[in-house]
Amino acid sequence: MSSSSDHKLAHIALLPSAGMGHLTPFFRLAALLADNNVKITFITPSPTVSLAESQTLSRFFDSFPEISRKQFHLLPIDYHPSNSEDPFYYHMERICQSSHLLSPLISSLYPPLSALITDMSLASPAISITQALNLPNYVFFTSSAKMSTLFMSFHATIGSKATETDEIEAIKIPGLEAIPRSWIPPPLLQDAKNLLKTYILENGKKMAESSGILVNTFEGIERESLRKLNDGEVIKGLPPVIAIGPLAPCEFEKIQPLAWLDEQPNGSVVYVSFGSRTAMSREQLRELGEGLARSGHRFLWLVKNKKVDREDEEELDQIIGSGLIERLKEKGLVVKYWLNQEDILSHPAVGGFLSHCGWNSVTEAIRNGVRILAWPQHGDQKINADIVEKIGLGTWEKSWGWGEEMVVNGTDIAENIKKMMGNESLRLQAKQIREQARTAVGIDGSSRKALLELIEIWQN
Ligand SMILES: O=c1ccn([C@@H]2O[C@H](COP(=O)(O)OP(=O)(O)O[C@H]3O[C@H](CO)[C@@H](O)[C@H](O)[C@H]3O)[C@@H](O)[C@H]2O)c(=O)[nH]1
Repeated sequence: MSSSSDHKLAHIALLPSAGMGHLTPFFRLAALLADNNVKITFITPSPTVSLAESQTLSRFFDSFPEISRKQFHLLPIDYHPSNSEDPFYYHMERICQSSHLLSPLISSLYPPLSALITDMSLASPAISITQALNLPNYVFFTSSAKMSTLFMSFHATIGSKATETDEIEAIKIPGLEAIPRSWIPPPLLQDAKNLLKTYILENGKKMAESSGILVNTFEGIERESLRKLNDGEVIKGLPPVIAIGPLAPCEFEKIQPLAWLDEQPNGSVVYVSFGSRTAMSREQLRELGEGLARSGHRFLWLVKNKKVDREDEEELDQIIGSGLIERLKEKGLVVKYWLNQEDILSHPAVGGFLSHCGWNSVTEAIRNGVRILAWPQHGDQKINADIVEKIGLGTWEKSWGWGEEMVVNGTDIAENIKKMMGNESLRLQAKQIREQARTAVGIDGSSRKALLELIEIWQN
């Protein structure tokens, strides 16, 4: 039932896509908007790929009864992925193929929407639908602003050169320094179309027709990229690119405190995690275990053996080997289940983060002032690692390549962990960047002001 006061509020629907890396920032944005008196409808494509998504969705709606849930039932898909294709990209494709169902769904919402906010991976179908409905459409880009420049320029740069990609050494994006070939996800350099390539080509191009692009970043770390995007130096005629981050985690994300961390000295623990959907080979996991054991540091290691959590069934000693597991127990804790990363990064015992540089992990490390040893695995992660290195938040050993490209040996990993944990200037810089992040989202901060201005536009 609606009350007359509903009509004074902006009513925004949010449409996330697949995977925790995309869903989590949508939760956080929804919570922030609801906290600022915006009426929210959260559209949930179902089913989800991972258990983590469905479990977190339940907890999210339990915690925010004022946020309406609208289920978006996905159709079976007319596409057969190759074995190498990522189940999360495949699911995004399924959402796209069901997108004609969105039009009646959106039209049925009451009060009528002020705007729709869509994940970048759904920009192309969603913007076509909202254009037909004459409804403003904002894209929420869940990675860095720098990555958005590659995403949106791709169709006009290497994406347009079907057969010559072998000759490309670097992508020159107007206004930005060249992006080396080795930083570009390999599927984007293949001649044949694949899901990642198609998704960037189509969505990146269409984003220019949106009403605005929201990015979970802030001026302090990406001032130049944001300025150039907004000055038309990257692409002419883009809608406003608005930095609204770093978004804060919600209370409901907390799971349980980890007693083990309480027993460790301040700043002594290296936290090791590669996000929600990166599986390492068994061989690489064992080398990583060796590296942690040899580093001499305490550590908390979240192991993932399969991309999709539902399939991750093997026991730790089968994966890592019981001998190594015993050695690792001397200094660290190894777990193979979902822990809330924010609980870990905010714990005073944590002094460094060995991370794949998924953008949520980077922004969470920033919010908590934790330095990073970057080990990008796929996708946007080398672009993000470059930001981490440039702002002085962390180090990046570029010779390690992409995940699965090679097996990095334990001795190398140990050396790099020691370097990162011994680097005092990174530690201090991480604390400074944390303060800049707090300022950006605090009263009169750039991200906060930008969000409030947007809400005012929606209300009018
Ligand atoms: O045990 C875990 C594992 C993950 N997380 C959380 O899950 C999210 C993971 O996101 P992210 O760090 O961005 O990594 P991915 O899951 O790999 O995210 C995907 O989506 C990101 C945003 O678009 C991209 O930057 C990444 O490259 C892409 O792989 C973060 O909020 C973490 O805090 C936990 O809380 N506990």
